[in-house]
Amino acid sequence: MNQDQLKQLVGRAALDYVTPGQVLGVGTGSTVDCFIDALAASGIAIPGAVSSSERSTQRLLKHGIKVLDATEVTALAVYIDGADEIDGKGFMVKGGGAALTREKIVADLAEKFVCIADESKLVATLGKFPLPVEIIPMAAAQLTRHFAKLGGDAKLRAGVVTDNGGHILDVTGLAITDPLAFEAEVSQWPGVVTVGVFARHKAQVCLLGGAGGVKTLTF
Ligand SMILES: O=C[C@H](O)[C@H](O)[C@H](O)COP(=O)(O)O
Repeated sequence: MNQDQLKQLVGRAALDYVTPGQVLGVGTGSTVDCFIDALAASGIAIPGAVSSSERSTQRLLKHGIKVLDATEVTALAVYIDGADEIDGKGFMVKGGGAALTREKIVADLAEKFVCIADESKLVATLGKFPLPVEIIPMAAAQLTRHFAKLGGDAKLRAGVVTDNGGHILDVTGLAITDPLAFEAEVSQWPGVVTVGVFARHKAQVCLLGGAGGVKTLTF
């Protein structure tokens, strides 16, 4: 199976976590696109979804699935999203599609984060994938210096403006051995809107697609 087929496989597998009649949190990315398509084809009736990006909102609406504003719900039972990297504890790097800020907001509303990914995303230590950080543009140079002190090389993602009007730094050269401490530290730097390490909002479940089918990892 190629990577696209694996994404479709885990997208379909995630339907097991959708409860009819319950509002669902929906992430962003090519794997989530497969999930949204599978959800629409399944006929499972949900009252609506809270979306983490304009991209997912458009896809949900195209399928006739109602999109609710995050301010309209007090809690979500489940949030389904992809990842750029996930480790053996359910800690993730996210934001390759620049949607990390809204993703963390929706994940914060949810009791359970279900990550859907192909097996290429499973890593021993986070940091090989360039770490996305949404920032306020005027802080770019200073934040680049802060990352350099940690051994990171931060580059502004050219031509990208997020759904929130922010910019993205992609940071290479990091080995994130303590994701909780790293997230707490970087989140405090002035000008950081959201760091793409999801440690406080880690996955509780990962549906990992590989040659042998879908493996369910629980953390
Ligand atoms: O901003 C994008 C998100 O964090 C995605 O969940 C992540 O980049 C994974 O996307 P994909 O399923 O396309 O690999």
